[in-house]
Amino acid sequence: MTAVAELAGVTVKRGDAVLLDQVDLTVTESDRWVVIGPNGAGKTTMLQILAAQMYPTDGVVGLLGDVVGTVDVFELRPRIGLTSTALAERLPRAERVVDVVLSAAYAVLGRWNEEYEAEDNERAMALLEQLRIDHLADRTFGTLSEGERKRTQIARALMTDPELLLLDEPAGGLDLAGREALVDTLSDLFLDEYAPASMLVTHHVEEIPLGITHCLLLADGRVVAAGPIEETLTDENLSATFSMALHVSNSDGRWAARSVARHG
Ligand SMILES: Nc1ncnc2c1ncn2[C@@H]1O[C@H](COP(=O)(O)OP(=O)(O)OP(=O)(O)O)[C@@H](O)[C@H]1O
Repeated sequence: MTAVAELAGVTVKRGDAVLLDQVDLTVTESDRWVVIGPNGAGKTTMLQILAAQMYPTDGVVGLLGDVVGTVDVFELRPRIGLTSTALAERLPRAERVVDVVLSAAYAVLGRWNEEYEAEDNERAMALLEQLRIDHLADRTFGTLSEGERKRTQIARALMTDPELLLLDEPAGGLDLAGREALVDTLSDLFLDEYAPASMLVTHHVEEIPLGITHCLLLADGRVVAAGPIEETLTDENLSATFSMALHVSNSDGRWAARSVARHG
């Protein structure tokens, strides 16, 4: 198995704050990771490192066969798909949905103001269909619901055919039906053997799609546990991560968690 990403002793400090503390991690081609941890645990920081958007204070970051710091990050970044609320806020609200997806290819190829290739258009439309929003192709991004925006962003992240897909809280802010619909779509993606190596960040085990193979639990910038999800997502590990006695369960591949204090 080829390592798509490798972190060794990765530490990120800002002033006195330690955002990530000696994180070790190997992501291989067929892995689909979920990263779970409380607010401020360092999840977004870790994604920024894996997206080559941030450099570690200490440690080594290997991405797609290169060591970050020894290669041109502008060549590396287009090979990594990233979605986050911060990035969504930078997308032009007046742009058509299909163009939001298409412009990912633009940015990579530097074809500003040129005609889109027909095949790019076809790919963008196929991705909108895969994300089940092809009926919204001509709407402007600003008119979309939160769930539709999340789907547009994921289609955009997939547009460049990335080797690593990073999704920061893709179900954040969605209502129950919206969350379930997105988890369903992401399950299709993660169960597809041709999908890229992926990492999804969430606060909630209920948001873990089918097809996720590995779990990393993060608290205070440190890895509490990491490995195959069935072995890692346990009562003991989840309780240690959130500093609360929790019971975790799995039914038909979907996860749930609750406090044991009141319910035993
Ligand atoms: N420039 C900075 N200086 C000091 N502390 C910072 C800086 N940037 C981030 N932090 C802190 O680092 C910690 C980790 O932040 P990060 O956004 O990675 O956490 P997170 O797990 O994604 O949190 P959330 O679930 O709330 O989104 C937080 O406590 C945050 O306040």
